[in-house]
Amino acid sequence: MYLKSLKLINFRNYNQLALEFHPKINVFVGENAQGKTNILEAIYLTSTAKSFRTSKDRELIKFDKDRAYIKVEGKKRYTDTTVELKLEEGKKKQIKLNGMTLSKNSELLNNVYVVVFSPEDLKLIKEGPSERRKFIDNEIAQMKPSYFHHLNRYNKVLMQRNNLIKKIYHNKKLMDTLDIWNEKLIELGTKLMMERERFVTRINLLSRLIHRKITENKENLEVRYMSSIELKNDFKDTLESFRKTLQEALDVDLQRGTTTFGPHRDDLGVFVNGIDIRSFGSQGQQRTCALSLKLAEIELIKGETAEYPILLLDDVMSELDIKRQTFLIKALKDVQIFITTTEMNHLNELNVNKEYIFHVKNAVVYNESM
Ligand SMILES: Nc1ncnc2c1ncn2[C@@H]1O[C@H](COP(=O)(O)OP(=O)(O)OP(=O)(O)O)[C@@H](O)[C@H]1O
Repeated sequence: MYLKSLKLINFRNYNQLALEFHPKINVFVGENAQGKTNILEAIYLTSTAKSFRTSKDRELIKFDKDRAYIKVEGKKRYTDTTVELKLEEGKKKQIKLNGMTLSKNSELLNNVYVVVFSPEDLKLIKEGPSERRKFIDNEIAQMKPSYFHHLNRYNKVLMQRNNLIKKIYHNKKLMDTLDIWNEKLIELGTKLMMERERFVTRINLLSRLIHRKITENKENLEVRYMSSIELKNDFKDTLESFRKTLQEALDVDLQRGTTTFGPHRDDLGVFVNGIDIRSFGSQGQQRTCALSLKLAEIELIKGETAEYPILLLDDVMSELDIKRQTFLIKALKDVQIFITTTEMNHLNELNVNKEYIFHVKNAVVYNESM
């Protein structure tokens, strides 16, 4: 899919903005703190109803105003999509999809597909496991909104269980109520683990092919789902395996006052030619693996939805060497890309249509023909 246009009113540092986009490459160029990322953030909001920078809607509304508006018009293979968001101080977001008001924000998911790639993502491999879990969770949720719902419920149940085991330590009588929380945790947790396993198996196949191409067949990438629970072939057996692990870990959990096993402790193992790249990879290798994973994610969304997602490259091009930049753009020839950058020099090779190089200066956006 691709976006045809964007309209903003009182969003971040913009009073009013109306832009038409190229179906391929669009570049926002300008100095720091001018409003480039704000545009990507607005686009991202029309995909997930969330910002990738803040959970506070107030921050999205222009400082001196009390409401903001975002609208995008997108084109899919067979249909057009219009998404509108109204943000108002102290109120719930109001979202319209093709003119119809949505009752829940989650109904917006699965309409505008967006993948963001920023310098933070290049650190995906070397950061701690929580970053990699976030990567897995966000990708699955975008394709399968019910996953997001299960994840939220799991986290709530986990919190309740952790509170309870802290209390049990001082008051053994409360032990009787633990089973209720265990069962909820096991059921929701097993759903998450099975989805994650399915996702990682597929991302492994795709990223391996991409990685071989980027490294000219020198590196064999393997990503593996590293679960703290022994996974079995079906739901019932995995559920049983989780239950057994929880029972065996009960004493440790009580001592530590926390739940030591479960999907909240999972990780994504990343291996190159059999070596664990999280600990032993060079920075360059880790970045290339992150790039392969992101590109695999795009292919996966295409496979699941029959639409290519839109790619937001936030300040990432200057972080890649020319070989990887060229690979990225060639591999994404069917994807609409929005690039933010502080200077055009390193993008010269891309031959971007001048009309779609948008200069951003203090929330004013112009191109050479404007
Ligand atoms: N709610 C808001 N109201 C008004 N201005 C805001 C608001 N939120 C952020 N800004 C302003 O937006 C600007 C930052 O914009 P943005 O994050 O898009 O920068 P950028 O052009 O991407 O810069 P960089 O290259 O540093 O990433 C800052 O000047 C900031 O003060």
